[in-house]
Amino acid sequence: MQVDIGNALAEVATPGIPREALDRLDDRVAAAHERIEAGRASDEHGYATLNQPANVDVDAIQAAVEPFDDCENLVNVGIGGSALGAATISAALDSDVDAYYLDNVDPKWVADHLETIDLSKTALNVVSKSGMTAETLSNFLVVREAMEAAGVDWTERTWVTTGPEGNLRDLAEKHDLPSLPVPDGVPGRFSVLSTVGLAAAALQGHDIEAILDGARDADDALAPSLFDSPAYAYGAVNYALDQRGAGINVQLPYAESLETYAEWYSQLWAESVGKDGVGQTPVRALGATDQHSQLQLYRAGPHDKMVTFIRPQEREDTTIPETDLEGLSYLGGLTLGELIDAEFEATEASLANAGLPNVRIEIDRVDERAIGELLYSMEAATILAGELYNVDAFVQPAVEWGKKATRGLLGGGDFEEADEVAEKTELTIE
Ligand SMILES: O=P(O)(O)OC[C@H]1O[C@H](O)[C@H](O)[C@@H](O)[C@@H]1O
Repeated sequence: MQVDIGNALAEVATPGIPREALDRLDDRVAAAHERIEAGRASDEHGYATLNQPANVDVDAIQAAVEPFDDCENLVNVGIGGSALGAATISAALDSDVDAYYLDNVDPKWVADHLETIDLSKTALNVVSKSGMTAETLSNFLVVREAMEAAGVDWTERTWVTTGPEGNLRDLAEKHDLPSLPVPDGVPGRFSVLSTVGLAAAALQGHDIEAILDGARDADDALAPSLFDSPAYAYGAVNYALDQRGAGINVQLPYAESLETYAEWYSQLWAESVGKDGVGQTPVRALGATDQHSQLQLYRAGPHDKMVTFIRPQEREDTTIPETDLEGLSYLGGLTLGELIDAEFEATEASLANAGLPNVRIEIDRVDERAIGELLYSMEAATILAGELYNVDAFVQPAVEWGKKATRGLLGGGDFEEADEVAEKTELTIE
């Protein structure tokens, strides 16, 4: 993986980072790296994430999914960190097993899925680190009922991935379901390279050793200087640009198969560094589609953004047929890959020309190894950024208010601020 930060420098961009500022920041990167390595050495909460590629029990994962090797579909019931990492891998890599990620509790959407999926040929993975998340447990109960209604023995088609305690663990024990543990010290949004993200990948027939090899390559590339480490360069540049006014970071992958990656990154970054009044806002976009939608704002709107371009260097390609239509002859004989690459480079140049900072991330191709490398690198970038922002990257206390409010509204627990929720609903315009 390569990270090119040239277009984020002050000579090109406004806001941009002066070269001397980058040099000064590098001292902080070195100190942060030392702190991260110390955390890793003692498997400290959060820092243990970066030890996952060395610690994953691949045999246990393979054994857990082996009973489902006849399945045609995977239904993953989980939300946030218990969905987005696995969904990113599923979206990136082709498989004969179709994967469905039931994270949301939109009733029509869930019902539509259950109508179309053949539940008798489905493996159901129920994933929750806490084992307590309302959306996940509710969706599980709905899927279970649908399986029963279809005459499917759900206990034969289900495994759970969860922590040592909680409703889901109790359920697994009560019904003697196969289960995988969520590793200690790894927050949900950092858990893609563990049982949480890799079991789904194994079920879909992906080479999880290759994913971990890519992650190990990224681990080997961590170094005490941002100039020697692509992952740290990315985390440090995001932080430095945010400090200079680029409070928004647009993720712009030029590959449909990486669209879900932008969702995964957004949770990873937002929940990790968004606290104590700081944090850069991730925005999800897609190239080339959003060139015809949001690009106007990026180029000509307020200079409060940076753009992260992401692309594979190699991809399967399709030739654009020749045509005798005048005006279209320049396309004939080209490939769609050449076209999207030209769009990528033109858009990158267009933003740089307008003084907007942008960073280019290139992976070799969308395969297991490159995905492992990318995901691990972004975890390391985020952990580094947490150090630079001086926040605890491994907690998400702000999420709790809404969770408690939901439970309070449903009568599922005390919620002192209940009146505040009611007040907020009083202004209704019809
Ligand atoms: O895995 P679970 O415990 O079900 O949690 C799922 C998600 O719930 C919360 O909203 C947290 O903010 C997320 O970080 C987490 O990934």
